[in-house]
Amino acid sequence: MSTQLWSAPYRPEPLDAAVSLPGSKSQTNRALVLAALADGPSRLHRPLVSRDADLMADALAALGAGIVRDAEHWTVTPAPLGQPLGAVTIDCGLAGTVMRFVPAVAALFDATTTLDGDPRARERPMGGTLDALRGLGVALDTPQGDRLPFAVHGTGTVAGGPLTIDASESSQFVSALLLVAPRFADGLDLRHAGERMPSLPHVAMTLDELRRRGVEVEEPEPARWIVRPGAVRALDAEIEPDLSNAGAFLGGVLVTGGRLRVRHWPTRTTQAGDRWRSIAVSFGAAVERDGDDLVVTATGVPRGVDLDLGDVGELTPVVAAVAALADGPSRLRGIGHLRGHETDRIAALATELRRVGCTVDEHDDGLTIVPGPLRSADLETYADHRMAHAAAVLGLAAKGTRVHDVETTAKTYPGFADDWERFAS
Ligand SMILES: O=C(O)C1=C[C@@H](OP(=O)(O)O)[C@@H](O)[C@H](O)C1
Ligand SMILES: C=C(OP(=O)(O)O)C(=O)O
Repeated sequence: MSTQLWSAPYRPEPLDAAVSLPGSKSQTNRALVLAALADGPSRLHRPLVSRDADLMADALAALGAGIVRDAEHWTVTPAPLGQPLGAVTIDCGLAGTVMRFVPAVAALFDATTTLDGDPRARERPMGGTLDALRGLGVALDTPQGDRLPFAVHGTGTVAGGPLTIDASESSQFVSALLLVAPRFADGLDLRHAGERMPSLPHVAMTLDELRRRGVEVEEPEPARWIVRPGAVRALDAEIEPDLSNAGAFLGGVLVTGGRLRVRHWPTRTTQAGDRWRSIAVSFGAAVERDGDDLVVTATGVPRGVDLDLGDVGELTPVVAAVAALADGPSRLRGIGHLRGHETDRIAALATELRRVGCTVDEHDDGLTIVPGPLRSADLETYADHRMAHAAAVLGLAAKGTRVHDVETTAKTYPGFADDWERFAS
């Protein structure tokens, strides 16, 4: 980890900027998993090239998938499920998609797959995935309890059938099972029973990606999904720009004022980041489409907001940074599960926003943020790409802000700091 401090650009005048974003992490990593389980070779056009996508590609390659990368495309040849693999080792880094999706994939292989990750990855919740695999009859070694590291003893087949899990801590427990379920002998009839179900758009993305590849999926009632067994059709898939990462730039223009054009904003998408269109309006901005692009115009004085972000928790750090610069208090709700993200984002945001002068109350389900007289600070990022985005937004308004380990943004956006400097200049 770099200990260098990055001087975040300060921008007291309104912006007039245009940005093009790298590909969606959530779509790239779903497309990789489905391509590895498909009935023929698939191509991904403009995939995200980042740490999380590399980790997913490497994990699937370790299980026998062929992945050939050139600048614009990745070609994926499926992994032969029947072939005995022996011992396989997977590095999950800090990627939730890898640590939750790959154990479910590994269960389909005749292999002992050992998974581990970064120090913080060993603290992230894994119980939903591990309980599900136990419920499906898959043997596990879990020396640390329901945390990484652990081993999955796959036999090459999973029967599937009815299963109930608790996905309160992460929607990725549900997505993992749905993605692999077409390759279970009997498919899957999955129910979630628990206090809350976060990040439903991410589950909608999983269903959409399955259907695009010919898999039959039904949602007969809320929190129940039925996946029929069958082939996953190979697909040449265009990866959309990452709208959650676009949020950093949208947050930026909300606090500087002026105009931002985000190029190639999809007209129909399941990405959680699409919620930015309404979040920007809640903060007082005007949002319109111009052909392929989204154009946001803002005054530079965001309004305080009261938002339930339970469906779109990953947007919280930047939303909180904008709220820190608003004209009044904000309440962010429905995001208790963020304590299990790259860091405990509720605690991390409270600490960092207090450093810049806010009064912050932590709640079980979120935060109250009361802006105060703004001061610059050296901001911590906790190995969390989105805490670095939040710090960059604060830096636009607080001259002299410096950010620890801005390179942590490589999780989903290598080159973020350079693009941000161009954006803010
Ligand atoms: O499936 C996915 O691609 C994701 C699901 C969400 O996870 P949680 O439900 O754990 O918040 C989201 O926050 C994460 O960034 C990506
Ligand atoms: C929660 C996030 O990531 P992960 O996929 O590692 O869970 C995120 O990107 O905000």
